[in-house]
Amino acid sequence: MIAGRPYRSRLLVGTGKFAAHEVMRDSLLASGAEIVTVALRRVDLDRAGEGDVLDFVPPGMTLLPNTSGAVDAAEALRLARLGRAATGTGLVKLEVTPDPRTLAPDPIETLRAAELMVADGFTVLPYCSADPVLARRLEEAGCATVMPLGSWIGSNRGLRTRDAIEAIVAAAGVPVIVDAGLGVPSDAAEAMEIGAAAVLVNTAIAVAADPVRMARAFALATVAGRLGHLAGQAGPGTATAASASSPLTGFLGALGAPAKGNGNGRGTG
Ligand SMILES: CC(=O)[C@@H](O)[C@H](O)COP(=O)(O)O
Repeated sequence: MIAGRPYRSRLLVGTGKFAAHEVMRDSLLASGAEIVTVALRRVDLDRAGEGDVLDFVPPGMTLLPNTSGAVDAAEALRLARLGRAATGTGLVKLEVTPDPRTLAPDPIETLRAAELMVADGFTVLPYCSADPVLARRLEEAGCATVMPLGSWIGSNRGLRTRDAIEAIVAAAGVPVIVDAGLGVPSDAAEAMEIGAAAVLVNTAIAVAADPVRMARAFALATVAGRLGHLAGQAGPGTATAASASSPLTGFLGALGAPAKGNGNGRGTG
């Protein structure tokens, strides 16, 4: 549920780095995603040319323009306004990433931009550091979600921020969407298992040898992780002892069959 609108899919996808627009379109379809993010810098805003990335976004998908490339709040707001004028959507994925090496979100400019955009009527989904205090401030500023990073954009390094994301999830009153760095489907499952409302994946799908199949894999992993979360996971046991999962196997020994295993008569696992 984002800004009062329900979605069935908990996987959001990006449109960068695909080898061809056709591969991107087929991958978006395979992902089952309903929300697709597009960098406003890549969009032909006056829609003059043919073969623009937007022409390959399947009909019916919700477009989430992003301010990728913005280095401060003013630039992000300018891009968002251009995007709204061109696409007609008030949704915006806010990204302010002044550091070209890490593409780390600037927390101060991100919060400033969020305040300006909310005041300007946007529905703001901010890409942000995995920082519980910042997440709270963004929520208080009126953002519709928070989107903490799993690891650096495009790094495929997985959920390096797991503990911080658990803290954000525990306190958040808006959906927490883990964005960036999820490299394999099990990363998406892990994010969902710890209570994320959704995940956003781009690079891992786009650069896979078979992007269409990878998109499907992420879709299934996202569902699996969500189900695991809802099912109520048992916590981990101790590192130094097993806990037999088939305690009745000792029963066979009592009937005369040779008892196998650890000799405690309570089964082998
Ligand atoms: C596409 C987008 O909005 C970015 O935040 C980012 O590209 C997503 O991260 P990955 O590319 O690492 O999946």
